[in-house]
Amino acid sequence: MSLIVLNGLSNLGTEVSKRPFLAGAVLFVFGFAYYLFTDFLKTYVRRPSHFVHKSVLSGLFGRKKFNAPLIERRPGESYREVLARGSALYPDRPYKIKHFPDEIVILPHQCIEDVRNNPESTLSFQQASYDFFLGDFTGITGHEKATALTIRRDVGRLLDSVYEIVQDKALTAILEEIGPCDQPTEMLLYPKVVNMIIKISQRVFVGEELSSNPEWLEVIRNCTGGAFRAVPELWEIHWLLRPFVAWTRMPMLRAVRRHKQRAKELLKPILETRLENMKDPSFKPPPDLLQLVIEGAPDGKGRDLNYQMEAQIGTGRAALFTTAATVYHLLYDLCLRPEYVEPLRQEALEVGEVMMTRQNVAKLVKLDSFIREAQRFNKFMLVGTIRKVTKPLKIATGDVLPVGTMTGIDTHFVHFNRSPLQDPEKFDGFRYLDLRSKPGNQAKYQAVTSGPDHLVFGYGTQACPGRFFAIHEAKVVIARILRNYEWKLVETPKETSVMNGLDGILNKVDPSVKFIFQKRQKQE
Ligand code: HEM
Repeated sequence: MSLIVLNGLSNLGTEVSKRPFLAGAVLFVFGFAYYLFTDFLKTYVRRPSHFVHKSVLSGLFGRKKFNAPLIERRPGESYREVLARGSALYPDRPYKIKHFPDEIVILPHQCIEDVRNNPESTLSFQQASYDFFLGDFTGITGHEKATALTIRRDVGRLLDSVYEIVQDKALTAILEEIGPCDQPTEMLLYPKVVNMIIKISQRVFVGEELSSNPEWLEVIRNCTGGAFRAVPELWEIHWLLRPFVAWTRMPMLRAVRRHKQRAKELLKPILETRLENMKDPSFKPPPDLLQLVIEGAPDGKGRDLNYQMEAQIGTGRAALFTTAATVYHLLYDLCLRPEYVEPLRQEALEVGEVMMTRQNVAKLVKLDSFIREAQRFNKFMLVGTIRKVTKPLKIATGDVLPVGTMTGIDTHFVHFNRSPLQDPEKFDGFRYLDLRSKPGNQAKYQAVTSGPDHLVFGYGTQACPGRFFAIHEAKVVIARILRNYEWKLVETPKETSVMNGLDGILNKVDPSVKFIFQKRQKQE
């Protein structure tokens, strides 16, 4: 057989050498095939090496599944209703819902300590979100373990050195985006809040020069937006066809690759200058994420351009729309509940025109309480604390979850049905202020405090490491807006939350809400 093939090839070789046109055609065909093949391969993002191996066989034949009741989605039913039905039927035992990537096991509340106590190596957030957000194609949370560790360990510390920077940048970003508004000014607020947050956070992540470059901001915005936009579309495609659809029908993913390339070009001189400056023993590195990654990544990887670029894009992705959507819903919530505006404004005015340090921001206790309560009502995902089982795991109900099981907790059920709060269904913006005023409670119930009854930032060892930064940023922005502007909605709101829309179990922001802003007549 091999002899026949060899013979055939050598005959073709002789033919080709006799006819130059044929030779050209063969070269073109092979070259084009090679181009297509390498272009196709670019569709795949490199899977982090420490992730559980994904086999084609398990795709074809399925893997061992956890045995629990399945709550089928009825025609026309939303996942909000599916979960309400499931959690009412099985409040104390696990049940399953059908949702990408396959099935999600909804754990009952008594398993929350399993979520808290199990580390990334047993019950992995990174691997769950990588699968859920199709990291193979979108790159979402496909970061190195080390990057998450660096952020977890150092971003809190970084905050202590960047108060002035956050304040200055917030001031200019708000003015640039919302504008002076001497007259009532109608605007679509969401893109403006995204721009504000991107300007502030990128100033802290990459420093003055790069964060002032509109092209860099565009790159960060598009890498985040493009990747997330692709997710619900790819969910609908059969897994065998998905690589081809991602390759041929997803211009936003192609754009993400282009933007990453551009990000590298823009980052290169900044990183090189920083590394060069660091050779001087008297050089004082500025407080930014770039420096944290240079110093914090193991084996000097933070000095590598590709590693830095991935770390910056990954962090930007985790930080951008989450914080922007939070600030946006807070401004919307204040329109829905105008009785909170004056007390919050008074508090911001009493703190005065001072540097927003940790101590001064800590004085905004009413705002902190309002933010925590508003976040309890505004969800990013109906199913929170998503995790993937990476070692067989016995949970509080006595069940054993097999490797590969995707788990999560029904956030609404936890925040409302199993809540220890009084009248949890009622929005009470200052309820945490009251709770904190009780002896021994001063440090509890803060917006950044996650707990078994408050899953806004997840829970346990894998809870959001950026929450201290996000809440600080949100408070600085909201306090400044309260001091300087009046605002209202153009139309009577139809929704109790501006994040009520759904893509599967993902909540969506409604960017189409129009606001009217006007400069506040200062009386103080
Ligand atoms: C209001 C804004 C934010 C919200 C609501 C939010 C929410 C979350 C949630 C729910 C998780 C999953 C935790 C779990 O399941 O236990 C998470 C993880 C994460 N967040 Fe945030 N986040 C916000 C802002 C930020 C910011 C500003 C940063 C970066 C400075 C950040 C960095 C991260 C990272 C790196 C992870 C992954 C942690 C890991 O892989 O172990 N987040 N976030």
